[in-house]
Amino acid sequence: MSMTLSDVTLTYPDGDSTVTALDRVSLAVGPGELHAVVGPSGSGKSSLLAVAATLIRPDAGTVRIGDTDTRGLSRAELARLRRDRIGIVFQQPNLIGSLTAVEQLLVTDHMRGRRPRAHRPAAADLLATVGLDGRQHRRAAHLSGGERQRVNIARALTGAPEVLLVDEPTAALDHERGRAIVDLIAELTARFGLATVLVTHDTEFLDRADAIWEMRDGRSAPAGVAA
Ligand SMILES: Nc1ncnc2c1ncn2[C@@H]1O[C@H](COP(=O)(O)OP(=O)(O)OP(=O)(O)O)[C@@H](O)[C@H]1O
Repeated sequence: MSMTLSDVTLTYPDGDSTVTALDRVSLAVGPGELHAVVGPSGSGKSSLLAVAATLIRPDAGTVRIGDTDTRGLSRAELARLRRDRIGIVFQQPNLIGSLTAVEQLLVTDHMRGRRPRAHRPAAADLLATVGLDGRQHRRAAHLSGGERQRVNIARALTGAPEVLLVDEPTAALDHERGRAIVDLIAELTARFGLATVLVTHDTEFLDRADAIWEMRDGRSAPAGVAA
């Protein structure tokens, strides 16, 4: 499945005027593709992710998840779409230290009111897929930063989403662990046919991206395709 942003504009109120965070941004991410979004602080990267995640409605333009145009959807329909079709990896894993890796995933499923579905990988298998085989029953407090980020990624995949949105996953990691996390995201994108958008400051990992977009003052421009 795919994700498409077409001519998306987003403004925030700012005193008596407004700030244009996204200025006619267009982005089309196909299944199995990893698109990286780079750009200086304040250029609109987080806003782009929030709009793609359907957490914020844009002032203009369309956000499509697969064939679904999200413009006409109610808040309840958007919440369902997010739960069932979009995985979000926030910068900070925000795990509960006293719960094991498997329990983190089960709690997420429970809180989202998901019923077991046959096609959904079991929590333990998903954790093995992200490289945590043998660590599934370790408490989050006893996992390293890189391992916690892997749990974070597995948690985003529990609903078998079509779209994966990732915000600065390497920010708190050293070079080697950061590289391993970006490699993992690229592998998962290909393996599950995800349409993935990765916001990153770390331009050194961009070789894993199928396309690179540079944000500047709310505008997006193709910055090339990685070799
Ligand atoms: N809630 C808000 N209210 C008002 N202005 C906002 C709000 N959120 C973001 N902005 C403004 O919108 C613009 C884009 O911000 P955004 O957070 O999307 O950029 P960013 O590229 O993600 O920055 P960073 O790399 O620092 O996280 C900036 O000018 C910012 O000040």
